[in-house]
Amino acid sequence: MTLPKSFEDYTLQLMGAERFTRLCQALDTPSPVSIRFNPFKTTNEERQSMTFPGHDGERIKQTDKVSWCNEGHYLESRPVFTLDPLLHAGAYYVQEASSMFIDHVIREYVTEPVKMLDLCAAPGGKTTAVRAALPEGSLLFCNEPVKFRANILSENMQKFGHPEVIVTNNYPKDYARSGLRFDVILADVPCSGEGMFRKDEDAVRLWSPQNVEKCRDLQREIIETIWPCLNAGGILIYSTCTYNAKEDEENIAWIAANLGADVLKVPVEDGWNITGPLVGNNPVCRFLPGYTMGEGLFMAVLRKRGEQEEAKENKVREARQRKKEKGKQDHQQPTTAYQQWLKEPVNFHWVADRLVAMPQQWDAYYLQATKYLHILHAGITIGTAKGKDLVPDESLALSTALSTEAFPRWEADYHEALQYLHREAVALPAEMPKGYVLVTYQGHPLGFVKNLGSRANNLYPKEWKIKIAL
Ligand SMILES: C[S@@+](CC[C@H](N)C(=O)[O-])C[C@H]1O[C@@H](n2cnc3c(N)ncnc32)[C@H](O)[C@@H]1O
Repeated sequence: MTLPKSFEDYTLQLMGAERFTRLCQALDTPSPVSIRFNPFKTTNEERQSMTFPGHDGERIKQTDKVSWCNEGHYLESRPVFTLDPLLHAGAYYVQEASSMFIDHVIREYVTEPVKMLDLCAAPGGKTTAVRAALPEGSLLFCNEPVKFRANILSENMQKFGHPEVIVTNNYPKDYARSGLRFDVILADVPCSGEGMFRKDEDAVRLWSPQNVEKCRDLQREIIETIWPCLNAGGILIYSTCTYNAKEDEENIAWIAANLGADVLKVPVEDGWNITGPLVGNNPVCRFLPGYTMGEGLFMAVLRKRGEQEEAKENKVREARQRKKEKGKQDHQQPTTAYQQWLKEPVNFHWVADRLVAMPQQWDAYYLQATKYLHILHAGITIGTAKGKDLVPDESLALSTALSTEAFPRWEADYHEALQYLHREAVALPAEMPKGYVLVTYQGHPLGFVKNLGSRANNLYPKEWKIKIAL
């Protein structure tokens, strides 16, 4: 691979000849392909036996497990993922292996339920991994400021299906104004992308020393802006997919010194071949191709210093706010059968003509967020009002909170499932009851159709339609 000359000079100096040579050799080999199973939607047996559609009808098999993430697996080659209904059902997520390290970090440092923010979250690779690793009873906000990327994040989080998630389309300054406070913040900041050189030709083309400096400045601005949203004693997880120390070690040292934080060591196994700091002594983690099987990644964990009193005051303030919001809610409870569509008790809210269900314990946070943030998805979208009817939403079909008895089900075969995801008409058996029917593939919900008897209207979202011709 031809690399920019000034990148080579700087990186050789930073890493030393041995590491740099190994990195360059690895960049001339293909990227490993890996996926991470959704533990809320798959059983052990499914995970062990799952294969993936290849070209010409062959099936692609799993090879090794990703050492630092229980649900992560490498594949023998790249499948045609779009042609796998199980991907669209949220049974797994396609993610390069190094990024799955977030699973290990969360399990190591988050052992109690928390409120967490993933600030730079699209398309949702780390967010879905975080949601799988967080203790149950945690609430996860995930955010992306770029609109079209935020929509992809929202789609991926709905497919993942966990109800204790709020997806927003905001800048860090909007969060700073919101008064919302978090125990854990992940900042997977926009960066110069050197770690993606092998996967993304644009990353090489757009690279320049000036861009590295611009990224460094933006990263500091992002962290400084979001810092007040982190409780004292809370954890900031900082990551990039770049190698240079300006965006990595130097920024960690800057955050620790200027904002007041301690850098925490993440225990790792020797066999994982993770590289430590290349500058200074802070205990940071680097994934270098040639050493670890995946792309380039940098990750560090910091604990915010400061009086725990501040955290206590925040808790009291939040409890007060919750009480205030609760008083306002009672009139919003619906009286209808829609409640039976879900397994657990929730609070319902109309957002224009859409009915949103929020797990009860998070209702106050949701209401506070609605005042300051642009919410794209929260909890479970139950459906859209159409006259007296409520048309069930795709988010409900994909949610792990959906009650299994709520709708009649139609199990599609492989070809029918692809036709459904392509938004084509599907033919239901004559004995299928009229009304809304849940379409499943290998038992996994894909979405709804409305069965009119003579035909069935396909309710799969237009924007999510698979684009490959069948
Ligand atoms: C490295 S990517 C995130 C990848 C994601 N965490 C994942 O694992 O799938 C960084 C994201 O930050 C977003 N971003 C850009 N400017 C930002 C800003 N000022 N504040 C927060 N996020 C920003 C980018 O649009 C991009 O989606």
